[in-house]
Amino acid sequence: MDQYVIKGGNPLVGEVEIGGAKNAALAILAAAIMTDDTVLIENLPDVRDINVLLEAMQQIGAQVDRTDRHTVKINGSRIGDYSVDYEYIKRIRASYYLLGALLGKYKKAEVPLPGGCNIGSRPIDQHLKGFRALGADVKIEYGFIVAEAEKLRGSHIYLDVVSVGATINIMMAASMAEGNTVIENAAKEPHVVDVANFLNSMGANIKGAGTDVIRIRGVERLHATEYSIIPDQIEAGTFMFAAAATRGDVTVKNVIPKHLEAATSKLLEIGCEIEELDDAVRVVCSKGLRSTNVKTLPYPGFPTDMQPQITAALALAKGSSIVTESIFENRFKYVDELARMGANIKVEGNTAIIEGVERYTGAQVSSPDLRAGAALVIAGLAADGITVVDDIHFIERGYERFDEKLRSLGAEIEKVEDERALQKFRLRVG
Ligand SMILES: CC(=O)N[C@H]1[C@@H](OP(=O)(O)OP(=O)(O)OC[C@H]2O[C@@H](n3ccc(=O)[nH]c3=O)[C@H](O)[C@@H]2O)O[C@H](CO)[C@@H](O)[C@@H]1O
Ligand SMILES: C=C(OP(=O)(O)O)C(=O)O
Repeated sequence: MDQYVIKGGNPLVGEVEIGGAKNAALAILAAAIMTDDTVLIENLPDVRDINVLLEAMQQIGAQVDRTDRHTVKINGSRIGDYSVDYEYIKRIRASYYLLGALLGKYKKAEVPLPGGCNIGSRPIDQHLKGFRALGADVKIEYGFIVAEAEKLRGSHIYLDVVSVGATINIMMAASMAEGNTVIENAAKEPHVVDVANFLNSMGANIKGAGTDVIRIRGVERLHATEYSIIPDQIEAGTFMFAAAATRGDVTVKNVIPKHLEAATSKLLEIGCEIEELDDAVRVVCSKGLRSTNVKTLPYPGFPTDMQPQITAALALAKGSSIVTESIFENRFKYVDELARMGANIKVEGNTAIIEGVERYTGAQVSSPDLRAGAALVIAGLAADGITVVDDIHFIERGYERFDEKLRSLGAEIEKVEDERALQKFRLRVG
């Protein structure tokens, strides 16, 4: 099993290029099969979740032509199967987007209940409520969600919780329904806007994405497009909090600074300096960090997908910080691993109470999920001594060439495959 081995203590310094947003890309890839024309998608991140979704799309008959690591051409004209294999679905959450896409185009979809990170109970009742409101008959049978309709008809849908997945899924299906749909209490995340822009570039008629009311006028068909995915705000935030934890000076390039405001506000509060450029943000954290409080919320609030990474930095801040996780109930599993590195964090329900410590010390730790794994890497980069992070397949779900990008910022980190490689690293770094 691959591991990351890290010799901590080097401040991260330099520039790092941020890739396309995984969570936008997953939905956009699924939506690409909604036309029979060929769609070209650029700035695709080369990460495991994307590759699994592309395989699932090929399994149902989509033609996928990866022209390079970050560009793909998709043609959905030969899709002959509306039932997606459990083999793919259990490995990723976003497989549920194939439901909205297939239902919109073919009025029929069978997709197993999705997997993804084990960060809470993750119901999909709001997705199904939306599909039913559009006129689909939706059943759960033998572990599959089966959705069918003679016709989809526009409807007025109020989401009981702000859900990124439900907003996007309903938006996709409604794009090819008859008549008008209104989604109220919609999610406003940048990737919701990106998916709406993508669908509109294929001829959909979606207005209001980025606000909490989205209006969709259904169209009969969608057509070819060429589209470039927005930068990944979570990957960018991860490098920014890594800069803070290591007292570094990092410029994240190819970002949309507006999407990073929750992160930059917190970095300013804890004593870092921020310089915002047109498509880059520089984070300088030369002094000791100060404590602060954080509560995760839907966009524009602080993202739950950045909660573990800021916690890893706050564990090194002077004083007490409180981090409240209000989206997923099981997203503090990494705290025990941070404790093994010397962090002083107590979890009570959905709150982590952090007493800052002077330093982490290296240890062997295990990633419980994607962002938690990234947080453990951040702690390892800041720690005295050597840290070994196990179960990095979770990290590889969402970070492209993570070790390589960190090395370009001066980190001593390597991906190792076996005990021999680990020993070699230890001997080399001393
Ligand atoms: C592939 C992808 O894009 N994943 C992201 C997406 O997940 P995902 O789309 O699964 O998350 P949601 O925004 O749907 O979940 C938000 C909250 O709503 C609840 N809920 C959601 C749907 C539903 O039908 N019923 C319900 O109760 C969830 O349990 C959670 O408490 O948004 C999350 C919140 O920003 C991110 O952490 C994930 O990285
Ligand atoms: C939780 C995440 O992904 P998923 O919803 O696919 O599990 C994430 O991207 O942090």
